[in-house]
Amino acid sequence: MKLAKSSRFPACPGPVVTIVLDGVGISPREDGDAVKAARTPNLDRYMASYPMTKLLAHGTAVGMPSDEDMGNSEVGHNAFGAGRVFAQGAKLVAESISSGHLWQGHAWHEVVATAKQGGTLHFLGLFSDGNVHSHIDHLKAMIEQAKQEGVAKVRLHILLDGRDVGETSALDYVDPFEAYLNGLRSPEFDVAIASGGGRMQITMDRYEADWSMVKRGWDIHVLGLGRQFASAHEAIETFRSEANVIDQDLPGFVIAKDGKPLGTIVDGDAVVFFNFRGDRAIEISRAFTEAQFSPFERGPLPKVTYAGMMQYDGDTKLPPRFLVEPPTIDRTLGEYLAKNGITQYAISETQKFGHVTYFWNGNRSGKFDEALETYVEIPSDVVPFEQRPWMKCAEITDTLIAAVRSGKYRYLRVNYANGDMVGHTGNFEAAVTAMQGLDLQLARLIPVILEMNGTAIITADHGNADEMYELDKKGNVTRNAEGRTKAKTSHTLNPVPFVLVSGENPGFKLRQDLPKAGLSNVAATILNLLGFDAPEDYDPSLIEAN
Ligand SMILES: O=C(O)[C@H](O)COP(=O)(O)O
Ligand SMILES: [Mn+2]
Ligand SMILES: [Mn+2]
Repeated sequence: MKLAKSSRFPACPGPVVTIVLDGVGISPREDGDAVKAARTPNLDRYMASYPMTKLLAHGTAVGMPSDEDMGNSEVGHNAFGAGRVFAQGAKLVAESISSGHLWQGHAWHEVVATAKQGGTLHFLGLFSDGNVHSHIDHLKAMIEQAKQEGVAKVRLHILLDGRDVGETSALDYVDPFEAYLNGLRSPEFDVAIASGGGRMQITMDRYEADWSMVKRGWDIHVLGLGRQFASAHEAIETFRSEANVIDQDLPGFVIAKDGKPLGTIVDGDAVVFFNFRGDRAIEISRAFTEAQFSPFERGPLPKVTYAGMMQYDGDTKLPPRFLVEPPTIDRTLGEYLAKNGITQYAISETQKFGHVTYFWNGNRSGKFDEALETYVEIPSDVVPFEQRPWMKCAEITDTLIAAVRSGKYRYLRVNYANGDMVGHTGNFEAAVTAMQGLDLQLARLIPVILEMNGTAIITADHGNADEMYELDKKGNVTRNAEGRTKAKTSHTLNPVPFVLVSGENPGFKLRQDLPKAGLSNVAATILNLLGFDAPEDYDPSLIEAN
């Protein structure tokens, strides 16, 4: 994995720093764009006075099945880190189902065999067609296959979305799904929703930001401990009438009949966690599979056959049993740099820490070289982010500035969570504040990078804060009965900025002949800035020598 010194690009004399503004895209429209509405004089100045282009950050450009699919942090950071586009989980699972490959694997056989020995087959995961963590069609295909293979009892534990899809769309999924289950049910096939709750309340925590979410999920799904309802529909309507929260924040619920939960998880059962994306799947998978486990009190661990849709962590091999092979993201930028003696530094706050480490390195939680790599996590607040839209951007910047000044690192990367995490709340004013807080940090950080003779790349992994209003099919802003705009909480399909901030006469310019450039073109660019030629099969660099 030796990198060749470039004959065209001299190594940047100072550090090269990639700044990922998570969820900050470039929208073609004005209304609902918190990025444009925010007063960001610094970002505006960098965009206007340094070489800038736009990068594709969604759809096939990042390995998603189609160009209707928005980008997300996983595919975006995978593309940054790998310098190439790999078919991603969403696509691999869909292909594995349509080819029938999934049903031929060991994992599926073991799951079905367990259920046919008298256990219940449980499916747990994010219940929408967002295609970021999961897709409801994958769930349906598995239920139908289980029925066909003679499984007698299936229970569903549904995590309501409202984050990758419309903020109050839960019933648009639940109601037709109940009708679908009615069509499948027979004397030989007993299938029902057993539990659920909003994805930001239960089960889907990430990067150990808040284990109490996973504990709440465990109690609901496994132990059947929680407020009881006759149906998911009733639970959703009741919670909505009691509190003004969007789907992702709905509390957990247990479906029960005569006071008895319909589907607790017990010895001899099989459990499939049907999300393909790993960040929010790791903690619950650990809870189901680790014999020694300290994050919360599980009670006696039920002996179940547990399978993930994919293997979520290539380093820890979690979970050991999985239905679809994850993409083999190899020879990443981080690995090349480590093998060529280049020092690296990665920093973010908890909510995005794994994005610049685990996702960046091709879904591996470890380092390539302990001695050459420093990873820093600034603990995130555990509050609704519309209440603290500045999040930890100032603290991250304090620490990063010290790292840049130390001169110890040749290559640094940072993710600022604000545009994305606040964008997901659907709160327009908070997203504007988030962007303004971020802008202040750029004004602190960039001058230090330039002072150290370094180069900064300002970019993003996908859009989010750039579209805060839900649009109808014709592209018009949707309004509720009182005439208020409806919030859009999900990512966007918009491109993202790529700004190259360096000192005078850097010796290179942006190429003009890459109209379809995307996030995967950034890695080769970074290697060139560090004075190396990129590996042959990396997507082309965005710069050329003067
Ligand atoms: O997990 C989430 O918060 C959303 O589904 C996607 O957001 P991210 O891809 O930016 O993490
Ligand atoms: Mn992101
Ligand atoms: Mn996001």
